[in-house]
Amino acid sequence: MAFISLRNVCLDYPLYGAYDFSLKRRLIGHLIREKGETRVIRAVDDITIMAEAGARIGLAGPNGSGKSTLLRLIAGVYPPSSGQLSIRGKVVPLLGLNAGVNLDFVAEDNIALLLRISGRKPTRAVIDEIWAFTELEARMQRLPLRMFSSGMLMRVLFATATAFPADILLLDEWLSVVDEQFAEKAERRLQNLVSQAAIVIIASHDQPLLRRTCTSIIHLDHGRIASTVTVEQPSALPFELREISA
Ligand SMILES: Nc1ncnc2c1ncn2[C@@H]1O[C@H](COP(=O)(O)OP(=O)(O)OP(=O)(O)O)[C@@H](O)[C@H]1O
Repeated sequence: MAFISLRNVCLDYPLYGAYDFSLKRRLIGHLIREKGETRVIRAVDDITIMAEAGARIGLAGPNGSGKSTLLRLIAGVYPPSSGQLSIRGKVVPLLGLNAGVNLDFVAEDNIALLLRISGRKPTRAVIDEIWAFTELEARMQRLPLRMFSSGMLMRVLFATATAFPADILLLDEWLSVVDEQFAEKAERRLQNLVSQAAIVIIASHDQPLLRRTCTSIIHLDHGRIASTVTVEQPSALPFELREISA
């Protein structure tokens, strides 16, 4: 059974390049320890969240409040700086789609690579199914991704990321997917994935979208939970994931 447990989790980003690293400064720095010097940004601050199968959690909050970082923690992109994090279930993160991609590799090698990263076997049949979803010309499979337009690239990455069902689905904003015809198709595929997933977490600035799709909405502020709102009656309508961009 899928579950997510975060107990007092914090994540600090190191602040590279934000200081004066000159030789003089370093030598003096050894002699004079400056008090209160911060070398990190605490992006997630003492977060405790428990979620079981059936949970549909919305993450809301202003720019920089820690929504994306929290999703990346749950996806395992970053380890927590402190606190305990425990996840059970296959996580499919639809965050920045091009993580793990090498633009110099041909399209089908990238698909195989992404499948391996997510623990799937890249069989010919699986790659062909993914390629068919993109509706791109067959010859393009053997071209480096560097030669693809941004819309074409998005098709390949989206088709690959959504090829398998998830126990835990993480969505960071709705992906602005190219032309209308593909956007509709992508939305149907995503709705299918959402309805099959045991736990879904969506970070968004679109409050109506969160109220339509979530059982609870967590409001973040400066990396902390400012409030948690239980949504009374999640809509009986199918998920409508089209989102107004921030
Ligand atoms: N790679 C990074 N290195 C250093 N600091 C970062 C990094 N990524 C994010 N931050 C900082 O962490 C904090 C939280 O950022 P995060 O992207 O998680 O916020 P967000 O709520 O998703 O914002 P938005 O709504 O704008 O997408 C911000 O202060 C941001 O400047």
